[in-house]
Amino acid sequence: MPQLAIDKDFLSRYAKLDKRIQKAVDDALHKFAEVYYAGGHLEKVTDARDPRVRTLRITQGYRGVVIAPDAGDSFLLVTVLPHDEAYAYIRSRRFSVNHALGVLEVRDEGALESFTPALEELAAADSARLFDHISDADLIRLGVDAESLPIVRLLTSEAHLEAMAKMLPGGQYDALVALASGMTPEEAWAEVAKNLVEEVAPDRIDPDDLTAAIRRSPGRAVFVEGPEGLQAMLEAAFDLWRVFLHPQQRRIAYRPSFNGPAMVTGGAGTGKTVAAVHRVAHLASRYESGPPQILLTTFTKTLDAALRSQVELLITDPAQRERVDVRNLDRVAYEVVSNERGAGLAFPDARELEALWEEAGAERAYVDAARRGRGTRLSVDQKRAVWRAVLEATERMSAANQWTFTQVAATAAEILERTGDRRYEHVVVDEAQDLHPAKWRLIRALVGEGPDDLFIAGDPHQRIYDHRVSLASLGINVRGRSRKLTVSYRSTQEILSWAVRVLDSSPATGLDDLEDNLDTYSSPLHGRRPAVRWFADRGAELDGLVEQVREWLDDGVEAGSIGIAARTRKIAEAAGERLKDEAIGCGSLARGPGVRVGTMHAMKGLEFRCVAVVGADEETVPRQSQIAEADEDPAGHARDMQRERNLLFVSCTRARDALHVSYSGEPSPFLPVS
Ligand SMILES: Nc1ncnc2c1ncn2[C@@H]1O[C@H](COP(=O)(O)OP(=O)(O)OP(=O)(O)O)[C@@H](O)[C@H]1O
Repeated sequence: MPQLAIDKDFLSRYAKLDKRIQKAVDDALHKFAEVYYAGGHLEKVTDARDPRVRTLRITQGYRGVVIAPDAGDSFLLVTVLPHDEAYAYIRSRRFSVNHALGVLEVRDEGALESFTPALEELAAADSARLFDHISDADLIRLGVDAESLPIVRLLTSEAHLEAMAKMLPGGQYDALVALASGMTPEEAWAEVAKNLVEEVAPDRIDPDDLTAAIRRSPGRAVFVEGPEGLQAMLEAAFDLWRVFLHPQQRRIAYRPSFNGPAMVTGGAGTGKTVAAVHRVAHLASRYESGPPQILLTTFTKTLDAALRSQVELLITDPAQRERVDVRNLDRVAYEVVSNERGAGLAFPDARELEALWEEAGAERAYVDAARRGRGTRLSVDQKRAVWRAVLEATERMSAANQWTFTQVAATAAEILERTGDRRYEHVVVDEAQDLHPAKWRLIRALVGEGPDDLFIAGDPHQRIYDHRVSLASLGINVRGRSRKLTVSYRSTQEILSWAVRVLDSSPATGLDDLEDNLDTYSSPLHGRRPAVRWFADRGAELDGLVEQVREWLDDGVEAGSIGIAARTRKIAEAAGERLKDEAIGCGSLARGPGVRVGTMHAMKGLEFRCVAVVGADEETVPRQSQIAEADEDPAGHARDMQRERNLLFVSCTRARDALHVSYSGEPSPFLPVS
């Protein structure tokens, strides 16, 4: 049965075509799909570098590029280009199967040929070569093939290797970059093995079997299932995450089963949420009917709205979508508790809570105790006073049916444990690093222990609240079932490298109690380095912000793709007011309308093309009132400082293309000094 596969490059180019050409592509593809087994609509190109390449006529001025292998019956739609570019592409590119990884690769042979004389000249002038210390055998073991080897041997600098990023076959280039960065061949192998769709390399690789190679390359090409599959794929062109998963993501999301709780970690933007949503789709595909078996949950209402729309995009079958509940944990907890009580619950606002706290005498007891520093021990008397006051306050709240969300979560967990009411077969949790222990107890109580009970996504480097949880202490054991993603799909390497320096160099402790660092975290995307700008005072800084936002808008960036964050609500509000004064419409970070403005805390989980962080000055970042005194409580101080660093890191890593960081007066000590 003939099969049609689509390359990521094809879909991303399709998404950028104007509507008229897109329509022509749709028609040509549907026609082709009806008859492609006969190869009828494909045209052979006489001077094609790769004899398996054909063109598909879209319009007078556009061509699709297709590989139609002699053996086998798979077709791959590689790209779609204006006529002349398509022919130039075909005259220059050759496709092959990586002999170590078995993945599909393309090399720009024409460009490599033009580049070689310059490399030869440079090599002649320099006796040392970049890979002198690596044997041919090791290079070959890492996938470098006979055609690439002579060119690789000419390289004298990393810069020349980088210049060949788009010419060399992808898997081979990754291996060379790993070696050039100082890794041993074994370490480099571990790095390139991340591109394997199975945990180990295939035993037998047939260099002519493109079908097998396509199947091993889910991040770049995917087979279409039937005419509806083709339609769905074209519709997904604006959300490539629906179709092309990095092999690391696919391995985690579509592993048939985990024998217990599993976890996915990874730096900001590495696609943890995407992996979690695909895991939900995989789990949903197991059920045909019945009440929802899967809960996809997270931290806040705004984030769960984003998750819901991702689930709607990914799971197109309504029956399967019904197997999934997307709700934040506060809502789940509220339903459990209010159901049992047969009545709604009241949540006092901050002012009411403060009054209650004061009436209970807790204020006094807490202030007395707090003077001693948060990490030092309380005297027995102080402990008693605090305890009495807390009891008093909670009793008053309970008498008035008043709750905090943490109390609701704890009570919901108790109810579910008592009644043995396991509501779901599977719970998938996103942004897990910041959940309070009471919420973890609730999660554990929502689902019985067993295979695929929990799937947890989180990044300890993005912990911005004080809830440091050890999953093992809550009876959730992810040992041996934790996987890490390392490739950023969001930010450019320039933004990542800068943002990682905001973090302390010491590793973070993961939910699995193991140390986590960002050593192998990188991005294939490139762009401008972040701009860090000084201003004499806040007024001038906000003028600078207006100028920057105007520049982005003038460059065609949509207002809703610009996010502005500040450490305090006051500075965020001042920024919003200033923009409004200049007739630049703005609204909240999560909902808009217009340019999105808010606090760093509200940036969690969001994403923007351009981000401006304002008020990154010594007085504000870290926020002094949130930091324990170093001499009174050194451990608390270090923890608070780390949390504040994480907060700045989270804000900066929301940016896809551009990052602008500004301060007035003295800079925040967290800003990297370049
Ligand atoms: N396989 C993929 N193909 C294309 N885009 C992807 C892929 N995986 C993730 N992305 C995109 O990368 C961005 C970041 O993904 P995602 O939100 O899943 O990352 P994350 O690890 O959860 O990030 P954070 O921890 O910062 O919240 C999103 O725009 C997402 O659509």
